[in-house]
Amino acid sequence: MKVNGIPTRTIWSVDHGQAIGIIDQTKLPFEFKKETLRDWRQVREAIATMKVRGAPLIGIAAAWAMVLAIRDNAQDDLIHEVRSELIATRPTAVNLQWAVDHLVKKVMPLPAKDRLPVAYREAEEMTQANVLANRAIGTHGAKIIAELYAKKREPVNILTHCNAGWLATVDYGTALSAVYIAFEQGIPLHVWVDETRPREQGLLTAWELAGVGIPHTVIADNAGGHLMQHREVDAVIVGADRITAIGDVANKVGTYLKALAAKDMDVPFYVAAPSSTIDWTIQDGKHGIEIENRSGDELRFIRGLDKKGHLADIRLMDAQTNVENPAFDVTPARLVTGIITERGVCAPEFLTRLFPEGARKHARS
Ligand SMILES: CSC[C@@H](O)[C@@H](O)C(=O)COP(=O)(O)O
Repeated sequence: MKVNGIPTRTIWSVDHGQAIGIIDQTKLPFEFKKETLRDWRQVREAIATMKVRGAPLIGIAAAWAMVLAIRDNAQDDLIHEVRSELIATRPTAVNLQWAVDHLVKKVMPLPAKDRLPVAYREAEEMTQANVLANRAIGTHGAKIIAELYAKKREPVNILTHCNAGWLATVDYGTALSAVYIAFEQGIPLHVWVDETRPREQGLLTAWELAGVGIPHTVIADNAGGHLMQHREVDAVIVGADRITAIGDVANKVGTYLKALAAKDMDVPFYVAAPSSTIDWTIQDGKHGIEIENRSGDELRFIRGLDKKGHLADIRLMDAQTNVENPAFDVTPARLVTGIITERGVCAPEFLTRLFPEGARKHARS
């Protein structure tokens, strides 16, 4: 994708895999700053501190971290150690584990001296494949938006939570890919953007949508139910960090509440994600998916601009106040209308039909 002629890429290889380039998303939407990471530990840090974020993007970033680690030391024990350290950074998004394991599986059978070029090639391929998958997700999702428009003949109101746009992937995004492609096709639409406390990923969504001129409105996280009751939402489309074999969905905390309200009001609730987000080894999301608990400081402070226009963390409560900060929640499959993947859209119970190879993995697990 391009915005004002500039490619919307979130990650790129520098000097043929000697380093990787990223956008520091902790500074957005206020400052657009690129950064070059030259060592796998810097990439691990960028994932942990959410300079790069979004399930598909952290998977690809972790794959590039493996390339940098193998460049420095391609021995078995080092590869296993780096693998574990990377996976531990963000435990809910399965794309991270998927990407690292895919790469490790390809290089381990080779002698250490031959591992680097293969690791590099695999990371490149996964990066390109993510772009193609997201574009395909967008094409399938745009059909849903087109159908809503055909019924309504007025701008379609989509509600989204968190940021599942190009910033959360290599390009295009997942939920927002559908919005971008529908908009490209000339379908009139408007997006309700959940603010997404505590890290305000909704502001990234608003920034992305503003970049291409898509009408949107930021709302407090608690406003969605009210808007649905008053028929102001035609569909909810969100991304996912992990989907189980039966279609339970882990996504940014607050997603479950939106799904409950959507069910009550008969608003279709869609989840857009590439197949690398499906964890075929798990059925029950509520018990099987580890939910990342992040630092309480994410609640105690809020980031914004101070009166002088400098980026600052403003304290909202003192250090003694008890806080709990689960970063994700699980929406049960029964609340999900459809899952939009690169292969098409299906009801959660038909995921295994859309991905027979996943069904085989599920049977073996
Ligand atoms: C295409 S991104 C889908 C999800 O990863 C997204 O909705 C989300 O929950 C991101 O969480 P984050 O904590 O910002 O990495």
